[in-house]
Amino acid sequence: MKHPDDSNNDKDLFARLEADLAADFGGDVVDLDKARTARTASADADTDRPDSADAASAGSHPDRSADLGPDASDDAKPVLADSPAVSGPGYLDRIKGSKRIPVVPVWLTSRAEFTDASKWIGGHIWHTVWFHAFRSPLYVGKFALRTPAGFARTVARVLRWSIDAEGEPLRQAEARRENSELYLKLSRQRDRRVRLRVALTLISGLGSLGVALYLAFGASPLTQFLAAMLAVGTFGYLGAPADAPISSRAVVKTEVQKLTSDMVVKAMASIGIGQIANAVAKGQEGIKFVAPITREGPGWRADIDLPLGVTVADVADRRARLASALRRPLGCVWPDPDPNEHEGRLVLWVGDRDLSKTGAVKWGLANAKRHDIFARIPFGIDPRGRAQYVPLIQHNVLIGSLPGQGKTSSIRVLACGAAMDPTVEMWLHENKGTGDLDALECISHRFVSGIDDESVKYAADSLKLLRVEVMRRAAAIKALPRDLCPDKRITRQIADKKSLKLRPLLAIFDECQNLFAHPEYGKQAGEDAEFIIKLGRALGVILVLATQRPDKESLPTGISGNVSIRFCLKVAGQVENDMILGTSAYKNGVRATQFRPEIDAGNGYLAGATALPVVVRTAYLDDPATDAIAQRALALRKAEGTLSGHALGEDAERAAGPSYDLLADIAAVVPTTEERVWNERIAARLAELRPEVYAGWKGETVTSAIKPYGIRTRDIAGTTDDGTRTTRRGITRADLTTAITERDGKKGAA
Ligand SMILES: Nc1ncnc2c1ncn2[C@@H]1O[C@H](COP(=O)(O)OP(=O)(O)OP(=O)(O)O)[C@@H](O)[C@H]1O
Repeated sequence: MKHPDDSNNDKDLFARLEADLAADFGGDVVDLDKARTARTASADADTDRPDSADAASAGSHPDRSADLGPDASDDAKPVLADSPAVSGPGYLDRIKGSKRIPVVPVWLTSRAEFTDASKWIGGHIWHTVWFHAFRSPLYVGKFALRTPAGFARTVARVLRWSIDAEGEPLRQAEARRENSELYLKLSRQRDRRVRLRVALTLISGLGSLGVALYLAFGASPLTQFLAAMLAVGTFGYLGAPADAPISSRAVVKTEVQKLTSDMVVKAMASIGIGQIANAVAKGQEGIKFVAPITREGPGWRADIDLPLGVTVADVADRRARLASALRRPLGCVWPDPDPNEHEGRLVLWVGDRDLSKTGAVKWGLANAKRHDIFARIPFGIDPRGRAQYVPLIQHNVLIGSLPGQGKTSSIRVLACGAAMDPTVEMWLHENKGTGDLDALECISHRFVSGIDDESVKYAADSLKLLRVEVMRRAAAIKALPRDLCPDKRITRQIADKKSLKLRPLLAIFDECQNLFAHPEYGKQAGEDAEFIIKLGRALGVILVLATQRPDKESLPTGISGNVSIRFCLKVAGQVENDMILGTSAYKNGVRATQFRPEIDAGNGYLAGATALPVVVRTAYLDDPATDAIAQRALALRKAEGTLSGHALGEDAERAAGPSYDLLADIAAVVPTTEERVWNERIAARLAELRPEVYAGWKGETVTSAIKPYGIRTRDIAGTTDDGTRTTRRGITRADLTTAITERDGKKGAA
């Protein structure tokens, strides 16, 4: 049966077909009337068939049109995808989706890689020269000791040559064979040679003796010295035993075998993936190399298509077996996904050296005089030795791992990077109590180190203050003229205007599990942190959180779900992995569980800073290095007059927060007689009271600002300025009074 709308659908369909046919046949004119007649006839005929209705509707449904072949006008049945009539994406679509290989090799275009390689070569040459120069007295001694032997060998060789000793075995052989003719020929040749050679030897011997006597008794001391050196050098060299060269090796090269496709196929077949093993057993390859194995950085790169149904995660799961099969240390073997391709595309990178054996990575800013936080902070290197960076502006960072795997070290790197920009306000909280960030206390606006309740409360208070600060900034940014702040976010230009008080603010909470899991302050701290993470990014407030217990209690999901940059060092399992790196990270093969305890301290997956999650070995700053950087940062801040708060020894509570008391200000604008008041009215009155602080506040701003103090916002009936009765969000004066009393009581108790 035909649907009433079918006539319209038919028109659409024919319009589409008209376009398709025109495209397919180079714009040849088709008689549409004939086509319509044909289709009507066929549709009528189809009514007898049980599936005709479905077929017709499929043909008329706009979404199905893609399944129709060019001749679908005759019969609107779905066409199978493998029908020759369905050709798939056209040439243009395919080349649009293809990846272009860079014309100039990456190492030539990457200044960093080129500089790095040049540094290595320069360092290698310098080391070799210095190594041998240092040992030169030893080499002279060895030469001198070997000189007599060298002299004796030389004399023996000359004597053997002059008596034609090398022809003796041949003459003997001919004598034994009694070949007298040839023997006589050889003997005559020997006599001629010996006569000439003995004469030459005598002449040159006498000459040499004369030269030696002259050098010994007639030459200047310099000539004697040079001649002696030449003689010692030559005879010492000739006197060296074959197995004991004069010099030792300045560098021991780690010869690593070239990675061949054969090795990769064999290795992949032995890691317990059935499809590959079976294919290889049948003499096939099992995997497909989509590009030749190439040298990339200090290692080899193989781009591989895994068998159907096998994912990169399956290989990542078996990384240790793969390393064993390739006969390489675990830290050399890195199976990674290629997110620009399908789930079965594996990028296998096999390094020449184990990442954990790289030693302490030197920090890119170790000798810098200053840094701009709007540029990325050097963070470490990837297994291929390329520098990796973390952008802080517009971001928040979450770091997690088991204890002792390098969280604090990575935090130090970020803190020091930010410290090198004197405009950054540093709020540092280290709730482990080991003083890992103490070196930076001298430049901090707020600072705490401790695991006791008071220290945790200090950190919780910081989050409360930050929440208010975020709201202040939001209003301040909103009020800025559009030409100064077109994107409604902080820029270098805005941050540099001291009067705006919008400089970048870095707040670090190390061991934040002790804060978020705290029975008294944890819940509110979690809510505040979530609020800051969601809103603070564009406003120059950067939150960096590190935890050794990534679970729901210690790390609210609102936080883990909203951070933009994640760094995960060794963790125990999938749950912790995904808490830090984001949902499905483990499933996608991004697994920080693969790192080894202690050995891989400092190695982790960095996600969000680059298009793909990447393994990074962080730079390492020990205490003296951190101290030196902190002192440089202090000098910069002193010079620019940007030290504030704790660093100036100001009262922490006052220094930390805004210089106004929000609750007192609300109490001032809401008279005691006014039992209920709308938040929008409070906002307007606050703006009048202190325009420099509250300008731009709205009812919602007030709602968020009072929430940390436990004041409930409720629906309140009232009358608008134009006399209309309505209900809006507001508070009661009683709630305000209670909040003030509670707060002041706590302050008194402390
Ligand atoms: N990037 C690195 N390079 C080399 N070694 C490192 C690196 N990072 C950490 N380590 C080593 O790991 C040790 C522990 O590091 P760190 O104190 O940062 O770990 P943590 O995860 O903060 O520990 P905890 O959870 O106990 O606070 C360091 O003392 C150092 O020896």
